[in-house]
Amino acid sequence: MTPLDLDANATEPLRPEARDALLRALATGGNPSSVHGGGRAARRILEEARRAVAGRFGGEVVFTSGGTEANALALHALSPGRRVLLGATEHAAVRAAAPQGASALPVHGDGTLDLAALEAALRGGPPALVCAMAANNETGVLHPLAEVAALCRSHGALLHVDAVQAARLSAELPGNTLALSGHKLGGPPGAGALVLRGGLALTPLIPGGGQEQGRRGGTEALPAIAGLAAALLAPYDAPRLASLRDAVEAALGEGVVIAGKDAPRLPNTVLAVLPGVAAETVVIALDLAGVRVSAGAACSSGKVARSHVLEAMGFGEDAGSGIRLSLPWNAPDDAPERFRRAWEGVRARLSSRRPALAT
Ligand SMILES: Cc1ncc(COP(=O)(O)O)c(C=O)c1O
Repeated sequence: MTPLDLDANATEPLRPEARDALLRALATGGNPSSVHGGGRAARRILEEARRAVAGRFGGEVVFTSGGTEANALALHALSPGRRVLLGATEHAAVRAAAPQGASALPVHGDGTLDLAALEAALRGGPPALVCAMAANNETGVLHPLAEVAALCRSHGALLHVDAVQAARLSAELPGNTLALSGHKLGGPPGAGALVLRGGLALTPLIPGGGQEQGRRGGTEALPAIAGLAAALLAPYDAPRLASLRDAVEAALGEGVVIAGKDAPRLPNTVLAVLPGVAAETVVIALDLAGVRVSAGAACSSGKVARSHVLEAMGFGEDAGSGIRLSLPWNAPDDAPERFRRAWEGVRARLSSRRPALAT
């Protein structure tokens, strides 16, 4: 039996619409910068993809190699001369790109940004750049972005939104800039985008041959970009995923804490904290039982990593005990039942070591 994929937040399976668009762009070939007919055909595909992304979010679109580069470009271009304030649960792509001296803003126990702390930080001082992710990749928790944006506006701050995990939600996403990633939408890896609103000037992170109106050097990865746009436009059945997600949560049973359960969340994501259990043990045991999930935090060299997201949410000792279950766009109807069967076996083995997990 094929393994059950519950790791969509790592990468979504390729959508057929994206595969078709990718193959069409590959077949067309050509470099969008060439002036001959082949180049013009490639440019048409590129500009069509740009219009698709701009049509969804407004503003101008700079294509990048992925979400990490889109976030790095935003920080590179917008942070000079500004204080950088970032949520404590931001992705490593944002944290690592932030300049030294950037301040981390606390989140509440449910993972949402502490607006009072944001307002206090914004008051006084030089103009700020605030980085707030739309949806957290570990918990799926959605920040109150409308309120964050209003506070930024009233204090003259710029807002950068890492929308990598939330770009398919219908809710309007505020922000002067938005970072997107193709493979998190069901497009191929290799393309992302930075959306710029309000005519912001942008110094390139990667200088080069003037591509992307001088904002990002390097020949555009046309097949991946065409796939990104097609994946963004493909239908996403959030209510169906939310009901599968609820059933997966119910299958987890007693003794498991769902991080951010009462906050608004992505429809497909559960971060299950198993107090006293190392997440990697569970990830490996579930893999052997045919279910693919992730530890909330990545591990390195076999060491149990602690999740900075769970730490910021106050999980303390249990910050290394989160497993993330994230349903892909094409999750089968029997995903909760298949998960339940695998989980029962894993849980039985764990509970011999940790009785609180016994049902
Ligand atoms: C919230 C968030 N931001 C940024 C990234 C980086 O995106 P990419 O893999 O396209 O570089 C990820 C990937 O895990 C993510 O989840």
